[in-house]
Amino acid sequence: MNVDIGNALSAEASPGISRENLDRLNEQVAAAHERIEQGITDREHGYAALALPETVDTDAIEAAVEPFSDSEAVLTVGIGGSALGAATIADALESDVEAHFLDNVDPEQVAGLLADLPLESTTVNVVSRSGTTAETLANFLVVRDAMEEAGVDWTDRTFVTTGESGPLRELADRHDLPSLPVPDGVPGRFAALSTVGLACAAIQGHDLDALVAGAAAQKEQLSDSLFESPAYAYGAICYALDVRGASVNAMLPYAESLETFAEWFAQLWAESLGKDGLGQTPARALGATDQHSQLQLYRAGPRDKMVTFVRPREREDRAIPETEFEALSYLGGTGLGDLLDAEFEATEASLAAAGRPNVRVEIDRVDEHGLGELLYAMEAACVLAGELYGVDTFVQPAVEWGKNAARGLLGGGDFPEADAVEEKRTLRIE
Ligand SMILES: O=P(O)(O)OC[C@H]1O[C@H](O)[C@H](O)[C@@H](O)[C@@H]1O
Repeated sequence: MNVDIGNALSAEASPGISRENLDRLNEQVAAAHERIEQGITDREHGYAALALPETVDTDAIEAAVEPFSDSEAVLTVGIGGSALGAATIADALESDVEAHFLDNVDPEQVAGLLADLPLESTTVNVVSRSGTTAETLANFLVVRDAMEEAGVDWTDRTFVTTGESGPLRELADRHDLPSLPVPDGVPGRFAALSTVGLACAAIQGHDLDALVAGAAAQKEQLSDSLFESPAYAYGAICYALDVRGASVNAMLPYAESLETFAEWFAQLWAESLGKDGLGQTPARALGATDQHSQLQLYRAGPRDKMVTFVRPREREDRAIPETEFEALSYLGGTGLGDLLDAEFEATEASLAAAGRPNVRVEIDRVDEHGLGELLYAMEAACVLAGELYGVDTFVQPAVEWGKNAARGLLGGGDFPEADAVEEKRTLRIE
C-alpha cells in the first residue's frame, strides 16, 4: 500500500501544506507515535485495536463458526461498527455464501429481505458489543420470529458476537448459542479485524490470515516518521488539510467493491474525530459514478474539501468489444478496467489542475491482504489524527445521547435526554 500526498502540497493546491510545515508536522507525528505505541503495548482502551494483528485468534473464529459451514447465506444483524466492518469485507470479496445485513429497522426492508432469504440454510450472525442496541435487538427478535414461523430452529442457525455481559450475552447463554466475545478495549468502529468483523468473513470462507497479514504489514510500518508510514502520512495530511480549511474529506474509491469501505470510513472518521467542535466531515462517493454527479462541486465549489482516491493497482479486466461505430472506436479493444483507470487518472489530474487538494491511496488489489492493509491503515490514520487534534478518539457521547433519547421515548428506561423531544421548537409550514 502507498499514499501519495504530492497533490496536497501548497505548491500544488489550496488549501495545501508546505514542505517546511510538513517537516514540523512530522515532529508532532513522532510525539503522537510514542503515545500510540505505549497505548498498543499497554492494550489501552481503543489503542488495543491497533494490536489486533497480534492478538486476534483466527483459528478460534474459524472453529467457532464451523457448525455453519453449510450456510447458503449469512445474515448479519448489527449496526454501526458491528455491521460496517463485516459489510466492507463481504462487499469487497467474492464468495459463494451470500452476505446480507440488517443494520436498519425499516420494516419494509426487513420484511422484504426475510421473505427472500432461504432461512433454513441462512446463518444469523448477531453482533453487538454492548448487547443493548435497540435496533439490533429488535431486528433479531423479528428474525427469530420469522425463523420460527418458517419451521426453522433458530437456535441451530444463530451465532452471537457480544461482550461479557448484557442482554445479548444472557440470551446466548440461555439458549447455549455458539458465540465469540468482543475483544476488550476495541470500540466497534475499530473492530473490523476482530471477532466482530471476521466471523462473517469466516462463514463466507474468506482467508482470515491473509486479512490479518495485510493489517500486520501496515502495523510494521508505523514509525515516528510520516514519511515511512502510509497510514500516518494519510492521517497527518488529513489533519493538516482540515486545519487549513479542508473540513470535508470526500472518500472516492475507484472500485465498486470498495463502495462499502467508504461507508465504513465515514463512521470511523466521523465518530472518532467529531468532538469539541473539531473533526473533518467524511463524504461518501464512488468512482467513476460520482464523477458525473459530485465532481463539479469538488473541483469548482468552496475550497473546503479534500478528495481521497483509493484504487487497486490491479484488477481483472473485461474487454470492450470492437465496434463499427467510428465515434466509439477509441473504446474498442481496451477494457472496462482501462477505462476506469483512465477516468481515475483524469479526475485526479483535473482536481490537481484546479489546485484542489487530493491524496491517492493505492493497494495492490482488492483481496484479503489489500483489504487488511487498507482497514488497518485507515484505523491507524484515524488514531493518529485523533492525537493531533487532541480529542478522545475512542468515545462517542453524542451518539450515546441520541440512543438514550430514543430508548427513553420507547419507555425503555428513565432517560432525561428524551425530554428534548418535548422541548423541540416547531415552526411548521404547510
Ligand atoms: O455494537 P453495539 O454496542 O450494538 O453498538 C453499535 C453502534 O452503536 C452506536 O451507534 C455507537 O456509536 C457505534 O460506535 C456502535 O458501533
